Amino acid sequence: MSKISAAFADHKAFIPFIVSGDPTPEATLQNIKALADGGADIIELGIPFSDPVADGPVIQKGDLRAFADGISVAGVFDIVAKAREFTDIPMAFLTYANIPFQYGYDAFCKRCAELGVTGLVIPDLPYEEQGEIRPSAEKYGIDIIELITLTSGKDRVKQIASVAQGFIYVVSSEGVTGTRDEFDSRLTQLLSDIHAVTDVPAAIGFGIHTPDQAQAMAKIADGVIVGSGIVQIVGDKGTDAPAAVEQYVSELAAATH
Ligand SMILES: O=P(O)(O)OC[C@@H](O)[C@@H](O)c1c[nH]c2ccccc12
Repeated sequence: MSKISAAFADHKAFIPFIVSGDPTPEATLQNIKALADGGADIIELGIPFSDPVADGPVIQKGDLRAFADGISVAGVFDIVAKAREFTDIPMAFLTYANIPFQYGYDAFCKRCAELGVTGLVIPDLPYEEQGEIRPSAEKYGIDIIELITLTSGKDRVKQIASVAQGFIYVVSSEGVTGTRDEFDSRLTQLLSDIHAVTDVPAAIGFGIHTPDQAQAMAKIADGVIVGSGIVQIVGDKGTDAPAAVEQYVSELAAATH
């Protein structure tokens, strides 16, 4: 079993997302520590990208803060290397396809493996187009995390589930990332369709930002992903963010577990 899948073994997994380098590498290190101490099971780290098509305004602003401080892909790897001095928590990158493509798939996956970043979520690389990266991912033991949405349809769910690794990222809502107050009632059926065809855990993300929502999602899924709610705190509190992030995440993690 992969390290990412193993994080779902004992209980529902809580998976927070932050943007690497937002607003500085040092702040990200402190926020990674806050996420781990707050009870995260897997940390999803965003690699800032100039054209993040799936991201809403809150995360886009996080990317811009990181770019303003001069973040680069090498800088992101550096942050993780430093984080590995204090935590062995499972990690995955959220990256747009151009980043590993430019870096070179093999070199990128190799570096990820060296740093214990054993999962990749690549929202603009549907599984039909993963042929080029998969051999490198496999070689270095990196899970390619597939996304399933409400519009996927049963056949596609089956197809995607058959190649899924690590966990399946169930996108709760149409549109871009960002907090939401209502969720589609078809999610329960989608999760049971997924559970009917695979043992790979399925985690829900997009829109979730309160403990009550996390608890409700954890009833139907194997894990809960929260991004914008955390990135908003990082944006609002600056250098005071770590304590607030840890407090927020501990409430979400407790509700999920
Ligand atoms: O921000 P939200 O609504 O809590 O959604 C999770 C999300 O931030 C994180 O998983 C993510 C950030 N950027 C993405 C792009 C595509 C898919 C997922 C993501």
